[in-house]
Amino acid sequence: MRLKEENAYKNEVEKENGGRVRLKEECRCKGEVEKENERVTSQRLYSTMVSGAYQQKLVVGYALTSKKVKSFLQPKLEGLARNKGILFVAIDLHRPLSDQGPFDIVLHKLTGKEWRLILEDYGQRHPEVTVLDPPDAIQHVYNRQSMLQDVADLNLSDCYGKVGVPRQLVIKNDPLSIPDAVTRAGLTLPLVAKPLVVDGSAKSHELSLAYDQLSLSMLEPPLVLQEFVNHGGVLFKVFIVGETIKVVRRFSLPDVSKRELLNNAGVFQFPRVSTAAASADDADLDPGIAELPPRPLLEKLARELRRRLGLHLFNIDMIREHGTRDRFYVIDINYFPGYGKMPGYEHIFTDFLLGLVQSKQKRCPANNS
Ligand SMILES: Nc1ncnc2c1ncn2[C@@H]1O[C@H](COP(=O)(O)OP(=O)(O)OP(=O)(O)O)[C@@H](O)[C@H]1O
Ligand SMILES: O=P(O)(O)O[C@H]1[C@H](OP(=O)(O)O)[C@@H](OP(=O)(O)O)[C@@H](O)[C@@H](O)[C@@H]1OP(=O)(O)O
Ligand SMILES: [Mg+2]
Ligand SMILES: [Mg+2]
Repeated sequence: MRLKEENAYKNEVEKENGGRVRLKEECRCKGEVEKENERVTSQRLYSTMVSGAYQQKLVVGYALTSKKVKSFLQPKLEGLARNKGILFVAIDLHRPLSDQGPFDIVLHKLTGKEWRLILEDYGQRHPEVTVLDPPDAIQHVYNRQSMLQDVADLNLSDCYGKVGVPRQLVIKNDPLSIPDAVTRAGLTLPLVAKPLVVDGSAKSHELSLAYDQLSLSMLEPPLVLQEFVNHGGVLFKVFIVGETIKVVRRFSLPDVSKRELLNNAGVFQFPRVSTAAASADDADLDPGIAELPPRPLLEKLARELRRRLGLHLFNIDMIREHGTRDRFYVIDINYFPGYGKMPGYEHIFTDFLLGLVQSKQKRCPANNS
């Protein structure tokens, strides 16, 4: 923000805050109806002041970890947003959500039951605010079993390619039961072992590759055991922001040959791939491996998943089975992924936010005051 604008903004916020304190004090001695009127007037005043000065179109309250703020709220996003009349405001977790704002949109990625309950309650009290995304829909993709269920149900097999999920097995407790369970399920080695629940912790991203069945009893349930699919070491990260899809290539785990499988035993933890992996977009790769999945296939997949999952902000990690042209597997779905690494994300994201509010206004013109 330029200095002049910054000062003007500070003055307005101070005026507004002063007004609110006075309002609060006055409210103590007035009737309930009057109190409510004061509150609405104060909210209108806030919107008018901010919108008058900056042609503000919408206020986005955000509740994100500091890591996410750093990777997502980059100056290029905040700058462009400001020019388009979008203001990002940090939500204060120590104060009631309803006392903050008013917000048009609440953008969030925090874990924990307490936060979920706060958001659910807020969503019910403030149906006029768009909460991105609904807590129960997010919860569904925080479990590695349920996250892939919708892809399996979709059964996409005739749309310029086939999309499935690797065969997998959930182990809830007893590690000693794993070798037998794997035999009964008929899973083929090697297997990728993934913690069942993704909770934003580093531990929930500690994955291992198991070469033999017996060593599987060394693993720590609850987990998902997933067949490893050779894919030539390249992964497609399909970013979804509302109706927009953007695909990037990332380096991934290399193929495991039959010989390697025969000559190895044990369970090997591998480093977190998504944060370590470099972009493979500019690498000189075998086109059979690096060719992007067909656009109509991605469009159908994204459209269906958006609807079934009830999410606007997510990504799909997809691999192509090595040696095939059109056999794809979805191996991971992430809520609100690292958009900061998506080329042009600042344009995509700001357009998305504006579009959301416009479509809401079209649906409910009464709220346009
Ligand atoms: N079934 C599989 N077959 C082959 N490679 C796999 C499979 N599952 C995972 N991988 C490899 O392991 C990496 C990490 O797996 P996954 O994406 O499931 O973990 P994650 O911790 O959820 O990652 P993220 O940081 O993207 O959330 C993948 O990017 C891919 O390289
Ligand atoms: O750290 P980044 O911003 O890049 O985002 C990563 C994000 O971490 P954050 O949301 O805590 O920041 C991860 O979320 P959790 O599974 O741990 O919830 C997961 O979505 C990764 O796939 C993202 O990396 P990407 O694969 O998109 O590059
Ligand atoms: Mg992943
Ligand atoms: Mg993931």
